[in-house]
Amino acid sequence: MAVLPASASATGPFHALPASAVAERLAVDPGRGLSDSEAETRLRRFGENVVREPPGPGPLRRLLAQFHDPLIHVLLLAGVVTWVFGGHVDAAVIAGVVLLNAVVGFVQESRAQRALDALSAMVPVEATAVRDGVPRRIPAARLVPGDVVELAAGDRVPADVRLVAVNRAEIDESALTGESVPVVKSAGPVAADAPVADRTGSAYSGTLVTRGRARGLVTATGGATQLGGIQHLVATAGAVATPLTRKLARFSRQLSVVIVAVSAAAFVLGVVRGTPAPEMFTAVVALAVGAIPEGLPAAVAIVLAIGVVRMSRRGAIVRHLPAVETLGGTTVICTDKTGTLTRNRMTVTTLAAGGVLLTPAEAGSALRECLVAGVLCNDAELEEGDPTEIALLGAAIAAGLDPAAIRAAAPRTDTVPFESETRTMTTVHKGITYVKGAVEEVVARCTDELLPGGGIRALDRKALARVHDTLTGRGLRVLAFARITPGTTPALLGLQAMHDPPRPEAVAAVAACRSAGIDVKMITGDHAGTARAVAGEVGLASGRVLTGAELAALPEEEFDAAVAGTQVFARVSPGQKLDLVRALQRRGHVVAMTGDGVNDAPALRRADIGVAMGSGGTDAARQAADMILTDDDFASIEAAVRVGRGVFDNLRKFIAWTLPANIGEGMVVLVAILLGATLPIVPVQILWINMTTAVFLGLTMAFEPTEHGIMRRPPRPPERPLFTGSLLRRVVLVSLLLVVAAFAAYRLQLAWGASVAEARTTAINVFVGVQAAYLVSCRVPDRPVLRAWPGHSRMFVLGLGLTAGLQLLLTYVPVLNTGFHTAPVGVSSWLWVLGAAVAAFAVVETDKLLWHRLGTAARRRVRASPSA
Ligand SMILES: Nc1ncnc2c1ncn2[C@@H]1O[C@H](COP(=O)(O)OP(=O)(O)OP(=O)(O)O)[C@@H](O)[C@H]1O
Repeated sequence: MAVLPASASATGPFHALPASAVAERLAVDPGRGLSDSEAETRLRRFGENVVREPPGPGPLRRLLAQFHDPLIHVLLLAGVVTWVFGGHVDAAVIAGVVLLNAVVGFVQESRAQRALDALSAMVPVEATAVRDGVPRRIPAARLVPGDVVELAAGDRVPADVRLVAVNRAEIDESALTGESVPVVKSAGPVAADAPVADRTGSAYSGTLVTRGRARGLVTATGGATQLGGIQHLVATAGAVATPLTRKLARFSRQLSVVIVAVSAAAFVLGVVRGTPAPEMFTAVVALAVGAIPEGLPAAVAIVLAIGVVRMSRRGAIVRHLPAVETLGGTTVICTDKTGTLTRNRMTVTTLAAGGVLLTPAEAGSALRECLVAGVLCNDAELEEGDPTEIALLGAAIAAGLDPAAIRAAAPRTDTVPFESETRTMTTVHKGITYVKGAVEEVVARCTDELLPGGGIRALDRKALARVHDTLTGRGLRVLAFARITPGTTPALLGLQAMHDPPRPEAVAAVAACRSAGIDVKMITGDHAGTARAVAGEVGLASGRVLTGAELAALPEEEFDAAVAGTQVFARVSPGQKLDLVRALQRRGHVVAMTGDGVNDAPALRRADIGVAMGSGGTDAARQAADMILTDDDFASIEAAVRVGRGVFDNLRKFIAWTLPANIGEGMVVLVAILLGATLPIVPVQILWINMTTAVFLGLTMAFEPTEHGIMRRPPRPPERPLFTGSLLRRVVLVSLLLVVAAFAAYRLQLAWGASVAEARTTAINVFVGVQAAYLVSCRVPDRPVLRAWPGHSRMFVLGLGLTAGLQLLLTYVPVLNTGFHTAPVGVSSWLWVLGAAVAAFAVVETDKLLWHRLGTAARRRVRASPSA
């Protein structure tokens, strides 16, 4: 036996050697594959078939990155200036607050990142390897040089492979060569100096099989492969830019510019009026820091990351972060039938031939050849393979036949694999060709039909159509079988009809989607009759069924309306799925589309949310999708939409809270400067308020539970802006409330004999109290919160508790008194805080109530006069 080369290098001449020589060099029998023990030995020697990603920046680097922000720089500069002019305590406080902010930001970001990273482990990457003569699904990471792998349409090539047997295989190598036209493969050697794109006898890690099948020998794994190994199927990690985050980042930047300009103007004004420059400098820095919503982009990223984690718990793995926010706005879900609405566990219940229906047991002798064709024209093993084909093996066994003996007696000499376009599969055994597939396709090729118990007659197409209608009307999936023997006319061997029970949870999920105003459409490759019956079982409106042929015949101007008005589509080809997505998008829909096959990739990419199957689908579909369902279940899509809506709600809540709070903070300083009055709250205090409330109050909005009835309201219109008129109104209202409350508390306390430190302490507590009261209101931004109380949230209670605790510390702990110029206060001061908070809450709630009433009245008027 040849000695395995020390390093399995892909750049070696494997592509230039004949397959047999490659097998010899890799010391493997291409028919049997490696033994388990040999594979173990090689695994130890060559390592796992994965590429370790270069480690990201370490904790220290990530902590330092928190300081890499223009605002923090300004703040640090202010600290230095304060220090230089003798304000040592103030400078230390500024430094402390900046540090606290960085640590909290660091911890939150690390948690979110860890959660996202963990997702990639949830979608297993597998490959089919032949070990000890048996094809087996194993983790792709365990492949070793010399392994024999089987590739089929839809698979991602798991390592670099020299092909030894090829059956019409084509591979999309665009990931490697940039060339998007699939390459037709063969098993022959090519010139040693052939570029990668011309090595037709090899397949490379990370490329996608688009057609046919092939068997190959692994020549390089992990880091030694051309592409550098297996890319993760889940690409979420690190990518946190979404349309929304970008919009928000831009908004924050614009707002910052305005605030810096206002601060500069205030600075000049203050200095002209005679305030010392260093004092003024710290004051305007406080203004800027208070007013700029610097936490916004980070908070949004955290809200989205929490959404991703919540979705993963419900069986939906998000590959691209923007999907989280898009999902919430979904208006149409186009779903497969098999596996998504049904269990994809099929059992043949009925066989038919010559107008007679039989059970598999009865068919054992009467329709033997139909059952035999089902075993031979079949790639499944008993436990593994396509559920349709496993069901056919099950039928043969139920009829008393032995699939292994049948296969041994008639070895296969040629195969045309199943494809959704042709809807048939063909195999050749001892000169006899068996075809199985969709009834229309198979019957079109037949002239005769076999009768139960023997005998043959000219095909009675009408009788056959009646039987077919009966079977599909019961929701059964029907396959036809034909035999083509040289010298005789092609004969129909019979039909096998299988039952695939609907998923009970899908029925509830379809109902939930419909009450949420989301249109659910079933798009299937199966027959119209079967599709209609199954649609009825899961609660879809199944009145009209459009078939692929009918779609193709529709005049262009009627296409979009017909698609929008139909719930069930049957005998649809993957190419037509793309047309359906486009038509729905032209009508303004946000479309989620499921797919599992290699040809579904374009439709998945085009859809607003492409959804692939984690257990049943192909790697190609997963690669193109935005979201992967770990359990293939329709109910998981519904759950993901529910979470998506919740995420969007929480973003709105966070923004509705943070903007008015921030701008109010800035306004207090600005108003004092403009009035030439003493500040009711000094800069270090503003810093305290801003940092503690942003972290302990604002961030709790990210953890809000989804509101009751979230799936009973219509989808958010795609064009709805984030910054609505009502948000602007709220900004003005709450900012004014904060300014009035802070000034009133400060001035009245002074008037009643309090010291400046005591008056300021009261003002700070009032300020935080009003922000906390406003946070309660923000739990339901548009409706009176007490009427639509969203229920318990641990984070919310914790946030309020921590904030209250911190304010007590600030008020009563001597070190903090010194650092932040505060002083202990009496009960009357706290009554002020309570009164201000209740008053602010009442004002905001009254405002919401009035606008809610106005809105309801306007909607009623529109409903009363629909022409308006
Ligand atoms: N392995 C197979 N061999 C031969 N014909 C098949 C096979 N699987 C399915 N068919 C035929 O092709 C038709 C279309 O199958 P396809 O897999 O494209 O869609 P489907 O699984 O029925 O529906 P969905 O798109 O909802 O998953 C089936 O109705 C059946 O008649």
